[in-house]
Amino acid sequence: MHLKEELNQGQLRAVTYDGKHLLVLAGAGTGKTRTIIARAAHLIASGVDPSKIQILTFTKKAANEIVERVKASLPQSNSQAISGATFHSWCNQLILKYPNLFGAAAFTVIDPDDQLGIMKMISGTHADTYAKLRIKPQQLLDIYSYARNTKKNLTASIRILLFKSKVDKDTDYEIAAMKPHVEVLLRAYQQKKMEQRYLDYDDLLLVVATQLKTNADARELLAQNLEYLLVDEMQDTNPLQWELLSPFVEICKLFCVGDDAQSIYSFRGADFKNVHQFKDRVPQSEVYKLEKNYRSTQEILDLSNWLLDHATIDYNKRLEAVRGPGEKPIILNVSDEWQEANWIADEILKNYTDEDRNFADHLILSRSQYYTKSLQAVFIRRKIPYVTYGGRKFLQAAHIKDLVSLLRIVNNPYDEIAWVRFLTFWEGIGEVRASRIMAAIIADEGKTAIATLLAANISGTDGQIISELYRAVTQEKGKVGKMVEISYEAMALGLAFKYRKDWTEKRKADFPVLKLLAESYASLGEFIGEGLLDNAEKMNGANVLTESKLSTDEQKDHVIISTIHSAKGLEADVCIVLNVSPKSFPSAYSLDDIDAIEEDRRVLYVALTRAKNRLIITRNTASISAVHARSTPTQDGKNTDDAETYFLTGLPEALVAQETVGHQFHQVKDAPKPNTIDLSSGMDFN
Ligand SMILES: Nc1ncnc2c1ncn2[C@@H]1O[C@H](COP(=O)(O)OP(=O)(O)OP(=O)(O)O)[C@@H](O)[C@H]1O
Repeated sequence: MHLKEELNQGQLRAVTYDGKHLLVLAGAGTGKTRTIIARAAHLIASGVDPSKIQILTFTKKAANEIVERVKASLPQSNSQAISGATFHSWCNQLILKYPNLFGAAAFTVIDPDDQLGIMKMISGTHADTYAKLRIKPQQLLDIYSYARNTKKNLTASIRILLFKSKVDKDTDYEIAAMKPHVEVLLRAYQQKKMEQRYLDYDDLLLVVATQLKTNADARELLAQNLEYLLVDEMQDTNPLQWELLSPFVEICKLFCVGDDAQSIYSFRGADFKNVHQFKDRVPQSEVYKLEKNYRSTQEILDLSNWLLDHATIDYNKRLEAVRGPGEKPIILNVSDEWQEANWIADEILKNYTDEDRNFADHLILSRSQYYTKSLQAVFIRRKIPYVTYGGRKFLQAAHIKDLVSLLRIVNNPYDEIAWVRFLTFWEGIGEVRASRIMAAIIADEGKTAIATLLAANISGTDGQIISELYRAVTQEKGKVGKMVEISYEAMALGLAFKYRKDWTEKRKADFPVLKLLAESYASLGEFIGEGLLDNAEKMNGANVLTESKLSTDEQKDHVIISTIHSAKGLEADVCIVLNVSPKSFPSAYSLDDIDAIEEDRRVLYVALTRAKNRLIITRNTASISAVHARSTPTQDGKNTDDAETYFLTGLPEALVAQETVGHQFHQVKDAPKPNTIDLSSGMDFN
């Protein structure tokens, strides 16, 4: 097996381990993925039946990738039988495979949308109880799922999810008052699931875990069909997943890999102590470490090590680069998102043309996709092909599509998809009515002005508004930014209502960006065509929407814009981590919670360690100046200095190179006391 020749001693020792259970606890880029792949390949090459090996990962993508790489490394055709899955899909498969054993033969699996539907129904049938709570059905489901995944009781789960873990008399009182009502609704939800024979996603794990825990025959049966369980990202397993894994300690051999410093899912109940306590919990087990990093240059690791050294948790890690030295990481100080976006676009285009790098050599990481909308707008404009991981592409968001549907019909009155979307946006127009209106307009074959037809075919004031809007937008043909502005003004109320859940926090701010993007196009056709809004639906939602001309020639070369949470396991030559500014690292929401601060630190650690050769960290100069200028008193009167919690405070200058875009970044030094001003100066009344 040639894979083995590509392993270092530590990796090889893990891959060929012949004891019972093993945890490989290792830092970023030390070859954990490579090790798990090689372990599977080694087992198959040593004669283990591939169908008796199960790989468990956190995403389907990771499962497919690992399985494909195992298959590719083996000549044997029997490696095809090896299986990789997420915890949920694996449990689903087990339930289907052993319908009697798990007692769920006639059950149907329901997804989160169905769950919400049921919970809404229950809120309706228990209206009196529900009215006593001021929480949404989704929050009830979140509490239910959190409690089951973390094995915390209902009171604790309510406290954590609804009261930010606060412990004081008032909070205790409020929780005690609401808990009985929450309990009634959750019990009703459980009963409904039983009556209707539904399994929600968490049930899949629980059904399997409970049966295996309590039933020795069940364990015996499974043991006949499973020899090895290989678990990736062990640090992100939560107590429920641990409960599922526990019976397998007896059933088969566990081979787990993980990195406690990359545990970033505690909001889903992940508990990286699962890896810290592995040896105590699993008899006949060993823990091996891997310390050599193959991904990054030493400068990138020095910065990552420095970050971890300042944690309150001892990760006992010091990454050492096998590859030796390289470039210093760059901190890029910018004044706003547009400046940041344009600098990044310049950098990528320079690397593409002058340095022979591909677009795909660039990975851009952000805490949220929401933050990247200006960047996406600049990429579209400057024809840099990209894909997004974790979160939607900016122009694919439903609220943007609603508005753009009007521009599409102005551009092409025969665009049926756009017609239906635009017409059904208005209250009281359903799909049937929309089709009728559209048919009337198309049948007219352009003889009558569309605005007139809209007024004639839609009754009441809505007809007038829609017709007027259409007329106003059409009159601005050629001024695309203005068209967006007019559409937004007319549709804002409807949009705010339709997306009331997260309108102010999330969606509203996208429209000024859309307008700016639109302003940079000379014609509507170009905007629609190049923003590639056309045909998006027809292509099965494939990524045609924002991929500009450079990527349409069948090429797969594109920049990846990813949330950090979706970037686990990824690596890239050039890695750009966005907005590592105060109040973002750590997040303003984490400041009063030490665990949350440490989780944010690990999030940044994951981001930094994705880079192979060039690491660029951007940050906002205004927020840095603000931090230096003041100390913020917290509500309880304590004086927390933002500068103290900000992760990059105290960073030794030698570890990075600094660059500033636009005006110079310097700390503003104001006079110690306010001076008086004279508003009568400069005026001569003669
Ligand atoms: N023995 C080795 N020789 C050469 N390259 C290696 C070796 N082991 C790993 N690598 C390379 O190092 C990089 C990181 O490996 P891998 O992705 O397996 O690490 P990881 O521990 O899973 O990383 P992370 O947890 O940070 O995602 C990859 O490019 C991989 O090909």
